[in-house]
Amino acid sequence: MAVAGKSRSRATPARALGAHRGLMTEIVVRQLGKNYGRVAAVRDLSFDVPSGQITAFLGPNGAGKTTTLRMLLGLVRPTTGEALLDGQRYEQLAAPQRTVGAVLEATGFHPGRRAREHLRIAARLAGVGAGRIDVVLEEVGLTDAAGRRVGGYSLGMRQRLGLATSLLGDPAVLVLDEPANGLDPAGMAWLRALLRALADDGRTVLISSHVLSEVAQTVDHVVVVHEGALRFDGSLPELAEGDGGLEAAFLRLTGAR
Ligand SMILES: Nc1ncnc2c1ncn2[C@@H]1O[C@H](COP(=O)(O)OP(=O)(O)OP(=O)(O)O)[C@@H](O)[C@H]1O
Repeated sequence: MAVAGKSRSRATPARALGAHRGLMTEIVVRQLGKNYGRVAAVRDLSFDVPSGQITAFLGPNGAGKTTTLRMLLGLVRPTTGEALLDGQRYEQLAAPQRTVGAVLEATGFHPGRRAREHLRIAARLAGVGAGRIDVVLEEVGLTDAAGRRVGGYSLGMRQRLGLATSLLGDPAVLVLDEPANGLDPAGMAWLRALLRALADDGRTVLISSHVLSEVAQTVDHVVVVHEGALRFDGSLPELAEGDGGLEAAFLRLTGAR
């Protein structure tokens, strides 16, 4: 698989998260399919997500992205095929929290709970030491807001708290559904630097989006789906080849004019 040249922004190093443990945990999706009644949400989907890179999982609304991520995380049973982490299905993993951290939606927080309290509960449930809480708060820039109730958080702050929660187990794989949602330009730049540092540490980073321009500056590898099926799997420069550049290519692949 071709790999795009990386723009290495190291403004926000992930060193505080601890060096990766030398794991080369990749995501492998093979002939994955999911039917909801007559709706084929995902159809015969196969692709790999390599470690040490940031991969964008792109497609318009309803393309099947969330369904695919939910199958990868053991939340939905595939109709056909499989999605593997480190060669195993999610439910087979011996230490799921240390293997994969995920943010599927940043809205599920108890509004009356303070961020630190939320992380304390999440750490206990995940079997992670409380020492990680300050590390991840620092990493996502929420240290000063950790004592505030989450109900008063902006969407961008909730995204950061979701990310902090996903990092508690210092996972080798990160799966983020629309992580740029709610972030202002400074927040986007911060997220880009954080994801780059995590990938440079050898982690596997998969982010979904329905807006190519949101992730074009961030990613190395691109997987495009439309109507549940694979439309492109390659590097960002490969996607940009042809008339009109990136945005035109994305629109062509996803059936828009
Ligand atoms: N639980 C469900 N029951 C029935 N249909 C579903 C269910 N979940 C998803 N679908 C359908 O499957 C298709 C794919 O949905 P999915 O949420 O995976 O798309 P998506 O690419 O994540 O979209 P978005 O960008 O809008 O989040 C859609 O047609 C959706 O209506």
